[in-house]
Amino acid sequence: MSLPNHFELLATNGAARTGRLTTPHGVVQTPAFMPVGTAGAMKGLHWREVRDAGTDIVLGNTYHLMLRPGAERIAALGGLQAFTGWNGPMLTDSGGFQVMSLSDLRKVSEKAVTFRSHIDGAKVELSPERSIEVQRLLGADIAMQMDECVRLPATRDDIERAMRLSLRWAERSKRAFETAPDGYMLFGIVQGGDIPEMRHISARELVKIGFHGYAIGGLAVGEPQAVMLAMIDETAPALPVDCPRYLMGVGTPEDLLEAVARGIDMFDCVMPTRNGRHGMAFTRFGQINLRNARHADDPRPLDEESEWPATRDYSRAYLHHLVRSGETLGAMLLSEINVAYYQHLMRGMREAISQGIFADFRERTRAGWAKGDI
Ligand SMILES: CNc1nc2c(CCNC[C@]34C[C@H]5C[C@H](C[C@H](C5)C3)C4)c3nc(N)[nH]c(=O)c3cc2[nH]1
Repeated sequence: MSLPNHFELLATNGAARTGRLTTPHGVVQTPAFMPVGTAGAMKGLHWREVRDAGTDIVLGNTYHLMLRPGAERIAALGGLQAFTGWNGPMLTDSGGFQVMSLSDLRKVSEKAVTFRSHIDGAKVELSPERSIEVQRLLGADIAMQMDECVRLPATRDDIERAMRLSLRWAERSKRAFETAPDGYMLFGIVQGGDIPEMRHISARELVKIGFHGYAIGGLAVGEPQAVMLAMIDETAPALPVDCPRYLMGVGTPEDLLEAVARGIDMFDCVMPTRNGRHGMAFTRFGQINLRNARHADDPRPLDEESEWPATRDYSRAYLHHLVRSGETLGAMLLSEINVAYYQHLMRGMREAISQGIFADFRERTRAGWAKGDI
């Protein structure tokens, strides 16, 4: 059965949608990109810049924060918003994905995932109940069910096993979430790998359980983009039209454009900040690697028409120098430049959908990337 809805669809244009998601800490305009705070802070970015770049909602990091400084401690300090100083909406993942990708000493059982902390080696058990408790202690506006995501390629048996385990964990996550105050949301996560039938079963059973929103998980785990897009085509139509859809861990600007075109509303990805730390800039002309020697004497800014000061005011030569010299300012500037570009793209998509010209926006945006960096 469906849960009270905090999502308002404002306009649709083909399969693309724009809407507003109301959370206890504020409103999120969709399609939305959620930058990632790692151990509770945005690497190289102040929250002011994150907000000024057009960010409505950020991701907290359940796995890291529950290990250090601990969920109970953050709750005692007033929750994630008070602890970090980001006073807007926050979404936290359930932690399961990271356990699978970060700690090698882990075991998955019906009850929970157990692993060794990468900080002090202590044995940690993360069950659906504990994951929900941790996310509630952190005070996230949107929590995610505990699930098991398999990397691709994977066997049909493994994909089906993990999908059905995730459905049982979805039930348990929802029961554990029942006591959350009104307005706080829990999203289910569709699994099913690259098998359409498994995707349909997962989506259908999750909707029967009933969540505030639905994530499409199990993608951006090594499959080609075409497979990812095909799985969105299989899954999105099976989800309630009036609930938010969140594609986890995605992606490049092109991924975002193509996924919004297929009905996705929310995204998270480490690329803007992580690639920024490695000298990559995302722009209207595509990606520019500022480590490349060709920028050493280039006095031009990345994009003189950008509304973001750092993209307009710093020369490529200076950014190249900072990156080559390993200056922290280089990582900071490129992280904010990239988050600002992602939010510029999301705002452009929201406006295009509202005006009914998303197809035209998509063509013009792709042409800009194809032109490349002149
Ligand atoms: C990249 N591809 C990808 N990601 C995925 C994630 C993590 C989303 N980001 C959260 C996260 C992960 C890390 C890095 C930051 C902060 C914090 C730790 C939370 C984002 C996923 N998370 C869950 N629970 N389930 C998935 O199927 C899944 C699939 C993904 N495919």
